[in-house]
Amino acid sequence: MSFSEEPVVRVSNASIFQEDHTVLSEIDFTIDKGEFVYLIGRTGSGKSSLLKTLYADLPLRLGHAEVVGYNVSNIKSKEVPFLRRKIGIIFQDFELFYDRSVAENLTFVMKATGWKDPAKMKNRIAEVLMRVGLGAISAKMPHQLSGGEQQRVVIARAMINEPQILFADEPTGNLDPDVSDGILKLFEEINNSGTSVLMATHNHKFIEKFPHRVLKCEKGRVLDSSKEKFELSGWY
Ligand SMILES: Nc1ncnc2c1ncn2[C@@H]1O[C@H](COP(=O)(O)OP(=O)(O)OP(=O)(O)O)[C@@H](O)[C@H]1O
Repeated sequence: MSFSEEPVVRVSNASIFQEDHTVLSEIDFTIDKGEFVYLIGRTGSGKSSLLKTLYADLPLRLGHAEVVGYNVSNIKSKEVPFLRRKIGIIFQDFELFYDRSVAENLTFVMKATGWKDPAKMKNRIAEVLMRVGLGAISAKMPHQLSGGEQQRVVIARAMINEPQILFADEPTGNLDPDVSDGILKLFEEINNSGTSVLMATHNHKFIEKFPHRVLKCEKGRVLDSSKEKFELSGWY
């Protein structure tokens, strides 16, 4: 069996806790290479907790989860940077360094993930900025960019190391509807070139415009539209 046939994410019989409170239990799903999956559910239903577990920010205390070949159930802290190199993480708050230029923001991540050659770094920065629909903006400071442009820089940063999957937690939460649509289209394009996407969103219009498989956090469980029917409305 070739490695590429392995799911990018495999969660089995997992429970997620915040302190002593069970947020989600009996979680079972896989995400294949190239899949686009929405993660929906009411505020506080556990979307962020699930994503944090998958990118090893919240320890998985019960059950099993494998992400891009890493067993996050018992991942050691020194292995986490290696996992993070194979995934991209995008938040609602852009989390850029506002005292550094776009290029410096991207270079920071590149150096932290082992890039050394300045010429190669410069080329890669131009490449990823082009990929997210931004031109020659490397020298600009984040505050000189619109919210949508800043989020594109964040997506470029997440794409630097050609991740197998993007985990996006409400990536358009701070953006106007038109700008949000552009960001969703960008995720679609990135997904069409083979990168899996798991996106938590409260924007039900996305699911209508670009239908994909849906995972829904509800009453402490994760429902999966590829296995059962459920209401797509009433959660936002
Ligand atoms: N750091 C934390 N410490 C303790 N409890 C937490 C923490 N973070 C989240 N929780 C609790 O865990 C539950 C799930 O929260 P989570 O943030 O995962 O939900 P969510 O579906 O992402 O919500 P939202 O849509 O508002 O972002 C909630 O009851 C929340 O209060």
